[in-house]
Parts: sequence; structure tokens; C-alpha cells
Amino acid sequence: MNHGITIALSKGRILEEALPLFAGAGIVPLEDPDQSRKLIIASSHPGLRFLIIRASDVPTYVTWGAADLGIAGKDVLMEQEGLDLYEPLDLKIGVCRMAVAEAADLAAHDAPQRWERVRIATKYPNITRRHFQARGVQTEIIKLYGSMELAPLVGLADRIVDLVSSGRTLRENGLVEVEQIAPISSRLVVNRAAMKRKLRPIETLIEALEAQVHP
Ligand SMILES: Nc1ncnc2c1ncn2[C@@H]1O[C@H](COP(=O)(O)OP(=O)(O)OP(=O)(O)O)[C@@H](O)[C@H]1O
Ligand SMILES: O=P(O)(O)OC[C@H]1O[C@H](OP(=O)(O)OP(=O)(O)O)[C@H](O)[C@@H]1O
Repeated sequence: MNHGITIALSKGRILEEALPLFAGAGIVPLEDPDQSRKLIIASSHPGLRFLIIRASDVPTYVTWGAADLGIAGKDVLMEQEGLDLYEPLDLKIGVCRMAVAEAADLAAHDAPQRWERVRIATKYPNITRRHFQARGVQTEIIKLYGSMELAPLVGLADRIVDLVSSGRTLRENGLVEVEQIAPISSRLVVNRAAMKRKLRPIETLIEALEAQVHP
């Protein structure tokens, strides 16, 4: 049986913001994941290693126990329905919000409270469907994998559901936010069986990370 701890992380934004938290907890990867092509990277802490995977694959690795823990955006966790993961800690990294946006000239005379049917381009069809169902608005959803902000500019959809942080991407494409769906940040997620089997080391790790988030 593997008594070590395996942590699933995605490259890019989450990795950049998560590494200082791990470093503060005394855990440093032995190779720079941004430079290396390796997908399994050992750490300065014996028995603790990182898996480097796509952001949206983190819940899958942790659910199946291929990783004991992982860091996933709340957007990814909300979009993938029926996950059975323990979510013990908001790491307060990857902070942004899920929002509905549309062209500024449409927003100037639009009234979201009167919407009956909307066509939305998004990478988040489940979140979008649930949000508008709760509001009693019918949706036609066009699934995209990125660059959602382009869709209203070329008539693919009137509106988008996407993440907004500084608002720069919307602004530079002549779009405005018209409705907020949820605040988003990255969460530590833990496999339920691992939480029982490896309780002590996982608890110690959660406490060390929590001390970094709430010093
Ligand atoms: N502008 C932003 N500001 C802050 N956090 C963000 C922002 N955009 C995305 N995030 C958060 O960072 C996470 C990872 O985003 P990133 O862009 O690195 O991966 P991705 O390209 O969306 O994932 P995948 O490779 O699986 O498609 C998102 O799930 C979200 O929680
Ligand atoms: O409000 P802002 O600060 O401009 O951030 C918002 C942008 O950030 C995210 O994209 P990202 O940069 O991750 O690009 P990608 O999803 O296409 O990788 C998101 O999908 C928005 O496009």
C-alpha cells in the first residue's frame, strides 16, 4: 500500500499561486514544474509528490484516488456535477467571479430581470443551465473551450458566462458584466478514502496550508 501523499496540481495560475503556500509549509518541488516536462515531481518532503495535470482533470484524479489531494477552482468543482470529494479548505488563490456578460451597446438598453430566453456561449454549460433554471429563464447553450469573449462580437451568442477577475478581458472586447453568478477561488480537495486511511499526514498538511492562508 502507498503510504505517501500525492497532490494533483495544474500548471499556470494555480501552480504559481499554490507553490508559495506549499513553500511556506516547508514543501518545495525538487524540479520547477513550469520548466520540467515531468508529470510526477518529487518534493523536499519525503513521501510527498506532485502530479502535474490539466485543471479540469484534478477532480477526476482525486475522486478515483490516483491523487490523495488536489487543488481545483470552485468553477471546475461546480461544473462537474456529482463529485464526492472532501473540500476542507478555501486557499483564497485564483480569486475571481463567474458572471454573465454582454456587449456594452446591448447592455445600455437591456433588462436582465425581464429575460425569458437567452443564447449563451460558455465553457460552463452546467453552471449556466442551473443558474438560469433557478431564475426561470430558458437557455440555448453553446459550449466553447476558451476565448468566450469572442462569441458576442461575431454573433455566435448574445451573452457569455465566464470568469472575470480584473475585468480587462471584457473591457478590451467591448463587453460588460450584467449579472454575477458566484464568487470563485481555488479549493483544496481530498479523496474521502485517503482522508480516513492517511488521516494524520493529511490533517497535518491541511493545518500547515491553513496556517499559510490564515496566518
Ligand atoms: N482571470 C482569472 N483570475 C483568477 N483566477 C482565475 C482566472 N481565470 C481562471 N482562474 C482560476 O484558475 C483556474 C485554472 O485556470 P487556467 O486558465 O490555468 O486553466 P484552464 O485553461 O481554465 O484549464 P484547462 O487546462 O483544464 O482547460 C480556473 O479553474 C479558475 O478557478
Ligand atoms: O477579468 P480578467 O482579469 O481579464 O480575467 C478574465 C479572463 O481570465 C480567464 O482566462 P485565462 O486568462 O485563464 O485564459 P484561458 O482560460 O483562455 O486560458 C477567463 O476565462 C477570462 O477570459
